Amino acid sequence: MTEIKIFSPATVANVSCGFDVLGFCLDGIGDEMIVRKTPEKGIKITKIKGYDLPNEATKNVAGVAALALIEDAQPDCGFEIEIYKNIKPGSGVGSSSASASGSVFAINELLGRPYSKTQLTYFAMKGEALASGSEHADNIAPGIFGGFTLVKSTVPLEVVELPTPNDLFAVIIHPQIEIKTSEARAILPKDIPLKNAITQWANMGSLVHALHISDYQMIKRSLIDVVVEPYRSRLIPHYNEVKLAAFNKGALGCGISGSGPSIFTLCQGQIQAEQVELAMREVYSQTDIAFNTYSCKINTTGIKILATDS
Ligand SMILES: Nc1ncnc2c1ncn2[C@@H]1O[C@H](COP(=O)(O)OP(=O)(O)OP(=O)(O)O)[C@@H](O)[C@H]1O
Ligand SMILES: N[C@@H](CCO)C(=O)O
Repeated sequence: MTEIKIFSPATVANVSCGFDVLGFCLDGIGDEMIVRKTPEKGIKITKIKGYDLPNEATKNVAGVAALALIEDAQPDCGFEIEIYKNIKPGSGVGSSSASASGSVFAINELLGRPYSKTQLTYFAMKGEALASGSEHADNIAPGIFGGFTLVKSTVPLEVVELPTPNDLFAVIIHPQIEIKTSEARAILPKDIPLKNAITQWANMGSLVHALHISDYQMIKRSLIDVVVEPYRSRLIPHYNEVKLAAFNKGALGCGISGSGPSIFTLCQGQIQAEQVELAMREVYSQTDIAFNTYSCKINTTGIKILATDS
């Protein structure tokens, strides 16, 4: 195989109580990438469609992740990458991590799959660090593994795959303002009160348990963030109104997707998701802020191969 086309999905990081460690994968929204082997060694980004992003390999997260992989693999060829972006950079649904994960996933396939999903997560993390200024894998792991993932540690890297209850749907609303992850991280306090830490890790533990036993009401009681949301929600106009509207329609939870500005909700069933989506839309419809929404099932398979040349 010398060429591969893949779909790299959008993801939701943090999931309220799991800052920097929890994430899940969205269905139907993501970037496409074509990666092909070249006789010249190294990484070249030959095309970027959709958004204006650097095409120098060392300045694009897809290139940085790919360089980390080939530095380790030392293949006797190089790779060129085409990126067809659908996920707006800085939207909060893992735009940068979709590119970083997609490039290493595709190169791994072209090399005959020498690396595990955890090793791919490690290389992709190097790319993500370029975008956000920190090596975290909570967007990358769900893109590569699919479903819900827990990054137990980054050094050494350990990813835990969590189960996805069947009837779980996500709704995303994206107000069209840009929040850079690096800036949204800079406003967070370095230390947190012990009582908040206790609340947060209790919710995190019960959310993980609830996912295992498909207990939707326990999911609802666990999707609470007392650590990050109080600071970041101020960056998102009408955040509290959107949240109230979602809860009024029965949403299981509503929080900031990654570092924002997108807001996610988790719902039980498609009908509830549709009602929640309408209610969230209603809030921004009454403002002059442009927005878009979508709802989907949780994607349990992650990055998908769309085509290969053999
Ligand atoms: N291939 C790429 N795709 C997206 N962003 C990229 C890429 N290469 C470099 N970047 C840079 O990364 C930054 C966007 O990353 P950022 O982490 O802020 O957004 P995000 O990935 O959408 O957010 P989040 O991680 O919260 O979901 C922008 O400055 C952008 O120029
Ligand atoms: N956990 C990260 C996700 C965005 O990259 C954050 O919230 O800053």
